[in-house]
Amino acid sequence: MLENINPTQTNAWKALEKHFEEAKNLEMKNLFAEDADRTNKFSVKFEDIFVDYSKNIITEETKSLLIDLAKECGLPKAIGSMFGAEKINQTEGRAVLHTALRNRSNTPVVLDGQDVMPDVNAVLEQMKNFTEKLISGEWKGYTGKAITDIVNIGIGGSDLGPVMVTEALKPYKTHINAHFVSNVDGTHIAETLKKVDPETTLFIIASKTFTTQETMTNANSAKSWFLEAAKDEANVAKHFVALSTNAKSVSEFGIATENMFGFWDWVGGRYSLWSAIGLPIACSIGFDNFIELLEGAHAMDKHFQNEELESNLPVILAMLGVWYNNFFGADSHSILPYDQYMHRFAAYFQQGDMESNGKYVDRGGNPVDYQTGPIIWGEPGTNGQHAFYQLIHQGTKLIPSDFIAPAQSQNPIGDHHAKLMSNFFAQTEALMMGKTEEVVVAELEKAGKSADEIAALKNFKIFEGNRPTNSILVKKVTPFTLGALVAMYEHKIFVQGVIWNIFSFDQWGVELGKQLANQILPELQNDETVSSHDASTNTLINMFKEMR
Ligand SMILES: O=P(O)(O)OC[C@H]1O[C@@H](O)[C@H](O)[C@@H](O)[C@@H]1O
Repeated sequence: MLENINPTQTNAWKALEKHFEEAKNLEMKNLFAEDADRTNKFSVKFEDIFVDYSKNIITEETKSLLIDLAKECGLPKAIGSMFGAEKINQTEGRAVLHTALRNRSNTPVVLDGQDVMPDVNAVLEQMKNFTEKLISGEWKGYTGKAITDIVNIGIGGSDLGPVMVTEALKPYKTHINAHFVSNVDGTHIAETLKKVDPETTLFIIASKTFTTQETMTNANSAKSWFLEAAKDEANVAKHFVALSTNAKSVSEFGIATENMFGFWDWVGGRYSLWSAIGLPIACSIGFDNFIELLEGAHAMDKHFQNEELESNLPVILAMLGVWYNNFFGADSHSILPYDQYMHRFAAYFQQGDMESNGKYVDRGGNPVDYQTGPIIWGEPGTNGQHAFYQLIHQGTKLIPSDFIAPAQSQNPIGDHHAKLMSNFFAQTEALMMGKTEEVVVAELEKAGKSADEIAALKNFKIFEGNRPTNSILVKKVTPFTLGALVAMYEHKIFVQGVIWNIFSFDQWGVELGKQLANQILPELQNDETVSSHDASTNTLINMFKEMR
């Protein structure tokens, strides 16, 4: 079990507070000037991933105190507890075993006296058979035609992972086209159905609980649309499969048990792309590539489990995050992939991180008196540069950022990649080095500006610099590397949850809105004036009724 340790009461935290009083004035460029070996000291190479974290406001002392904090907060034991199948998702009484889904060494993972690996392997085998039949065209639709399109209907963890990965690995795409419907807004399903043909489309209904309002609504609409063409209910079996832990509701929906791909309550929704929820990924990039994705994640799992904390990637990234979040007061963290295919990566980790660590109650059940999970955001470079980087460079907020880029492009056209990468390198350099008054004035003089003009302009053109970044350079975004990257961020989130003394694997905070929506829905189904809510909500509902 995870211990209940208030991080702010540890010796390491107190030492960090003291250390921060000096460290907050450190200038990274001076640290580089003083130590030629800095990048060597503050970087890790793992497989085809190179993480340079030297552009952070840290010294060796900072790092060592952060590692002390991790130890004092019981991190090594917590890692053992997660991999050891202890029920560390305490508020739901569940183990946290997404690592078993990609346990390619197939060593037993024993939960409640039973090895879960035979079940994991059986579902993988089922996924393999299905994927191969679908891709080869052996699986036929109700008119005897092969399937060309899949539509995944799911939301949150049953959508974001598969979307992110199928986009990131598009260069590995088979001929199967993958579509994703998540939003209950009828537009999402309507626009998707315009693109597909009922004879050649397979719907994947993805829902861990099989009760989620959005997914069930979209699934029923898809079924009605399909039956308008296919008529006979018996045809549903050829065009609908389910990914779920809830066999009963799946069969009530009309999907045959043999077309259900199961997983277990020890797989959290936002950690489920490695499970049956990954079926659309396997259909989209082929089963062998899906296995490569699992292999990459497994390699990172082993690194996380076995590597010393000092050179352990998820631990380092997590502790740097704690440093900025809790000592510098940074309230957000941006993820900036310089890879167009990774355009949903930040969105994916918005759920991964914010649903895991957006909590104010500690493991003892009491409100925390320190900051927990940051706001996660980001867009691909270079688009972000022309949009929000202004604030990262010259805003009043400190925004630690992860820059991610592949050395090899999947589309080496002309000098596109060199240009992209020149921006990747330039941005982190600019964020650290800034631009001094001296340089600004010299540039303005060179441009022929008068002394008055220079005085009026110069402050706007100065960059303070000293803005921290991590650079994550990968050889190429392959299934293996992407798997490792995703697992790296997953474990980073876990480490931070351990430090912040919160439960990272539940999500009670999403329930209240769902409950209220369920109360409001019937009120929208008649024309009566509503008065049961607060004045604002009543007015809005009544206005809606008038306007519709
Ligand atoms: O897969 P399900 O059961 O339909 O749930 C989808 C999502 O539902 C949301 O309510 C949860 O916050 C997410 O964690 C979850 O991924």
